[in-house]
Amino acid sequence: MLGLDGVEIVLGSFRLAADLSVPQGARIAVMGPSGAGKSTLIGAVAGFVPLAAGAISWQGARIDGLAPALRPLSILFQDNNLLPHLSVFDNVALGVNPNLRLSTAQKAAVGQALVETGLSGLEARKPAQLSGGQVSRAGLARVLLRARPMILLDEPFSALGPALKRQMLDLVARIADETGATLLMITHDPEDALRLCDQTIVVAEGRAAPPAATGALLADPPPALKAYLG
Ligand SMILES: Nc1ncnc2c1ncn2[C@@H]1O[C@H](COP(=O)(O)OP(=O)(O)OP(=O)(O)O)[C@@H](O)[C@H]1O
Repeated sequence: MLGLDGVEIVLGSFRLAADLSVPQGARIAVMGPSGAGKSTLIGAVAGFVPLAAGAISWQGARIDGLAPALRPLSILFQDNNLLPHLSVFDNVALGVNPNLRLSTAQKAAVGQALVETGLSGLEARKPAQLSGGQVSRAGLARVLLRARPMILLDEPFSALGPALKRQMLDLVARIADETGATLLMITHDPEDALRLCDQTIVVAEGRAAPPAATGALLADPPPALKAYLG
């Protein structure tokens, strides 16, 4: 279980409070108006945003004092998931060993992650030589390989077309199933939330609400979400 206990975040004049828990293995959408604090919330869990108060724990152990790289999670952003000077193989291999000195077994595991994400044959390419969908796949191959207990997605597929985005979300669902990971996914698209996430955290008016059933929430949204969904 991921726990956010009495969490308060203060960034200049912006404040966000969160007091909630997420069961292990759950798939949770994070929705709310632009600027409400969705990325801030995910950033706090990942360790990029400091807490002004409260605690974040995973399976009962506090993680809010840990450096981002030591937290039990992988995160994908909209941009900059891949290092431009490294090949696809090496970018994915970073997931298993940051110094890129890989054993034979580790190289085989990278190869397998590339096969599973449909990137075989593209190992030697640099990110600039990939399509948007292939860049997303490479990011997901690394997430798959790292097999961390939590996967955080900060709209990594929002620049993709609808069909490709759906493919990527299906791949995310498969990876979450395969690794048993808990998923937290920021999305602006109610269909994506319904498709992938049983539960949704609404971030609005300075607060991240505890997860609630996505279907019921979208059928009868609270005022802040209603105004945002239109
Ligand atoms: N380092 C910072 N210093 C001061 N304010 C910040 C900082 N980072 C973010 N903010 C503010 O915090 C608020 C929340 O930003 P955040 O990016 O979390 O929103 P969001 O819900 O993810 O928005 P969007 O849907 O537009 O991406 C915004 O008002 C933003 O301007």
